[in-house]
Amino acid sequence: MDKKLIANNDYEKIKDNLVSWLQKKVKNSGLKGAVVGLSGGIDSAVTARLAQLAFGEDLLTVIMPCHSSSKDKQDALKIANEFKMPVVENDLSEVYDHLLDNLRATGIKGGKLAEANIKPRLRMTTLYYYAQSKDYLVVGTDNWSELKIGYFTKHGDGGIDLAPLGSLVKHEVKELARVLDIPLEIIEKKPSAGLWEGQTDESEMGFSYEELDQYILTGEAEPEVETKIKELASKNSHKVAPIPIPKRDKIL
Ligand SMILES: Nc1ncnc2c1ncn2[C@@H]1O[C@H](COP(=O)(O)OP(=O)(O)OC[C@H]2O[C@@H]([n+]3cccc(C(=O)O)c3)[C@H](O)[C@@H]2O)[C@@H](O)[C@H]1O
Ligand SMILES: Nc1ncnc2c1ncn2[C@@H]1O[C@H](COP(=O)(O)OP(=O)(O)OP(=O)(O)O)[C@@H](O)[C@H]1O
Ligand SMILES: [Mg+2]
Repeated sequence: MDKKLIANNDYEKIKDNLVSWLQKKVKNSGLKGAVVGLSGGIDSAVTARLAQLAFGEDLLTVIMPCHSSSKDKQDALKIANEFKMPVVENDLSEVYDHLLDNLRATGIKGGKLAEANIKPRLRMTTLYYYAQSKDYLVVGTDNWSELKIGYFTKHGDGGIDLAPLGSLVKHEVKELARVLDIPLEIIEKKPSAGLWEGQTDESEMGFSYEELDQYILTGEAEPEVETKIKELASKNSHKVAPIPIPKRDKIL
């Protein structure tokens, strides 16, 4: 990717603008803070740090392992400790197993994704418990790259109230992380949804964030990459569209 595309941005200004945007949105909602799921990855580290700058103590970060790697939990704790963020932990592994047993007992067996997508949906449920209890909004971590191709679980990590990173591509989130003093180890970690062992975003998507970001910002990509991106964007466009409702005059 042409690095000038992202290097020319003023990330201090972006940081200040996103902090103000969060404050305005939460104020307009009549609520007072933010709850953020902390995974040990860069997107949630950046989102939580922005929310901390916006709301101070009125932030809750939540670590929710669900058969996740212990390294992810260590990384999430590292972020919470480094910035002294309020943090709670809910291990969802047992709840997940119990729900899955119940679902399988009906005789309808889920495919790999049907089962894996339960994890982000349990996290969403957990975050809304805290949000409603504390008068906070659920602040999501989805960035423009993920939103463009629908690389998130509908009503899971996509089930949120605000998406402050939604106008930044992954490489811009990385640059923003630097001005927020996120540890380098987290910035350089391979992006992963952590839904199964060894999963990485880029291997599942079939192209790199570099290629995706370049296409989003310039419209340029190798033909086969462009085809894959367009297919995913089209297939998943329902995830960012309003819920279809039949027109009243067509059904009466
Ligand atoms: N045309 C249409 N109009 C309305 N709704 C439609 C639809 N087509 C499917 N649907 C619905 O959408 C469902 C499929 O969408 P969804 O449930 O999201 O499932 P799906 O897109 O298949 O899976 C989620 C993807 O996001 C990835 N992910 C998840 C979580 C986090 C991250 C990360 O980066 O951290 C990545 C995950 O690895 C996987 O590749 C269908 O079961 C159906 O209910
Ligand atoms: N174990 C977890 N505990 C708490 N929240 C989680 C956990 N796993 C995922 N999440 C939530 O789901 C979001 C989506 O995951 P995603 O992998 O896209 O972001 P990330 O882990 O922050 O960054 P990266 O994409 O680089 O891995 C996370 O940002 C976080 O809010
Ligand atoms: Mg991750």
